[in-house]
Amino acid sequence: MAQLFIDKGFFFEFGKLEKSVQDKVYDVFGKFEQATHTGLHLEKVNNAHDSRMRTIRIDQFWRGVVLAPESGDTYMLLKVLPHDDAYQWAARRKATVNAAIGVVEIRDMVAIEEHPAEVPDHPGTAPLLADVSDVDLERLGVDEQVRGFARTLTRVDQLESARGMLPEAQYDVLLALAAGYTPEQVWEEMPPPPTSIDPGDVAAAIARSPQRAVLVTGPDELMEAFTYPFALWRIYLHPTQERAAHASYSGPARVMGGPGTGKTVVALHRARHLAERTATDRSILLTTFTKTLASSLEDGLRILIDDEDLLRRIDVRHIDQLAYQITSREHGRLPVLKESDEKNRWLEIIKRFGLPFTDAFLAQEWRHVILAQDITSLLDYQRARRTGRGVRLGSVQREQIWDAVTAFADGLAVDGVWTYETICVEAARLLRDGDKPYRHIVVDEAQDLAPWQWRLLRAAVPAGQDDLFIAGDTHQRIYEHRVSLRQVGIDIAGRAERLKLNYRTTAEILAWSIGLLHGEPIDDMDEGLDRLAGCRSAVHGTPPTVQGFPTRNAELAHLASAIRQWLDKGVEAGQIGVAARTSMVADEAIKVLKAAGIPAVSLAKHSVNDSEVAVGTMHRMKGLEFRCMAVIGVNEHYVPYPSAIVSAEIDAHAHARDLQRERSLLFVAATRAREDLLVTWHGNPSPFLSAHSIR
Ligand SMILES: Nc1ncnc2c1ncn2[C@@H]1O[C@H](COP(=O)(O)OP(=O)(O)OP(=O)(O)O)[C@@H](O)[C@H]1O
Repeated sequence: MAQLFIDKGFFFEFGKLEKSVQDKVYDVFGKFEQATHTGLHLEKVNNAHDSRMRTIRIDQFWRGVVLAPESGDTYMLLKVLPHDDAYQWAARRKATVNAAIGVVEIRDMVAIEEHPAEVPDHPGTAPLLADVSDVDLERLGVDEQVRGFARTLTRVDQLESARGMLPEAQYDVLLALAAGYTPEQVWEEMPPPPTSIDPGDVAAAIARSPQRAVLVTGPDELMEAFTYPFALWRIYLHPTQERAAHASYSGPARVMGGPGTGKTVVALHRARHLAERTATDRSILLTTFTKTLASSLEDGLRILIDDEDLLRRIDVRHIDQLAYQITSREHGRLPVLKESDEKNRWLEIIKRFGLPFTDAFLAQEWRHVILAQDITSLLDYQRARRTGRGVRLGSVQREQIWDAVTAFADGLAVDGVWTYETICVEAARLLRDGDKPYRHIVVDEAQDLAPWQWRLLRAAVPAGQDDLFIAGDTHQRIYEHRVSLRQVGIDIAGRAERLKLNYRTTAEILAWSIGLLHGEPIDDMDEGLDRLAGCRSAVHGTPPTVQGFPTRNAELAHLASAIRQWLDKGVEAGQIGVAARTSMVADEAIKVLKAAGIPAVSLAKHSVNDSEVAVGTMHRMKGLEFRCMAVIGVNEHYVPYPSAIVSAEIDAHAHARDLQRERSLLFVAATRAREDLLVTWHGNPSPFLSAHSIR
């Protein structure tokens, strides 16, 4: 039976073809299997570098380029192009089998052969891969022709501009080596090699290249693959993503990595993988920390899985919703205390006991020390370490605080009101000794979950094989919680994968954004430190535009004209995002955009849609991505936002931590951009920028 594979690069191109051409492509390849019986009209290509290259008629104007290995009936669709271009493209290309990992690879023979030897900028400049031996290159699958080419390079940008002509797997190896990875590190990131590789057997190579070639077994599958031409992540996972999504872990495991490295993608694949191995409905929880993020996980899951049986096995809900559901089952409806009511309760307690503390201090001490460490007695509170809380407290003060907190909790109990924290604590208590509602839990955006939420998750699943799978990036922590997973009973014990390849953002935007973080060390939620070292993007574009204006009006006028230019370039309005530190600035931007005739929607009220520019606070940008992104109002008065920062005099430790969180917030907003990033301010720029690159 004929097997049709489709090259992953083609999916992107398919999405850009006109609908009428897409329909014809679907017609031709939907009937491909049938056509192989009646006689396929595959045309040979004159003067081809590879005699296996063929073209197939789509219509009078368009032709598909198909790789048709000499024996057997495995075919691979590589391109659809206008007639002459298709022949030209096919004639220049050659398919080979990667000697290290046995995958199929396509190279542009003419471009590699004609590529001039680079003249170094300065005489004596060291070759790019001077430290890497030919033996290592060969071991990593870099063949003689590509080695010869690589030896002519002196700069990484020369390599990057040759990306389209080199065999993909070999290009990835060269890029990683050029980025400073050792051959051993590169080897570790490569997929496991097959037991034997026949360099002449391209058909076998195609079949073992799931990263590159997707097998479509019939018209339905083809239609399904074409329905989401841009959602390549459904089909192709990087070997590290693949490993994380499909491994068996003897206990809690996690995947870490910088922005855009596909942690959410891995979480979704992991959920599907677990669903395929269990037959019980709602036995897998896929969760995160906000409702919006949970609903985008749900959307992602529906793109990934179309089997309703599998979908039913996965329960997608955000963590507070889960807590509410469990606690309300026991206690009925749970009235939740408003922020202002909570403040009044603390104020009343301060007055009643004549305490020398502010309401904010007590509320924070309750959350970040007492609830965070699950302290239930004065004795334990007296002994508690208050890391990160700065102000030292003696035993008398601790006793006063304990009385205040007890009075607060008693007050809630008497009045029958709850906070989100108490609902969660109660849910964990109910589950600890009761039945566990889930067999597996997958958590996304783990860096922002609070300790009491982790305890709930720990209590919601029996400890053991594949119990908890955690995806997150502490560099993107935008709320206050710092958690040691060990202290909440979750021991990762080395079961971790780190993703390094950014699929979202250009190398320029990524490098600029990483610079914002100032290289400050950050915890890894497991009592160690996390680093973004090695996080890279293979795609290049223009550097971010970073620009100041004398007044707010001038800044917003520039925003409107920049967005107009993006729209004129053909970017859809829904693919443009605008982030500000406060909702007030975001609302002003919406007014200005609307006045300029640009449709804009507030993310505080609605979700992202195709036809309006999405405007919201930096917090609301978490989990989203846009082709073009503007981050506005990045000036000294807003970023960092003064009321979010404890002063250094009051608490130096908390001050440093708050600053880091504000940096992370700007980092999150900037890394939502796929192609273009504009960062603006009026007056004086944010101190995060002055130390950074302002062009
Ligand atoms: N294997 C892949 N192939 C193609 N695209 C991918 C792949 N993995 C991820 N992507 C794309 O990269 C982008 C970022 O993925 P994702 O949102 O999963 O990253 P993330 O690490 O969770 O990001 P962040 O931490 O910034 O929210 C998405 O557009 C996703 O579709």
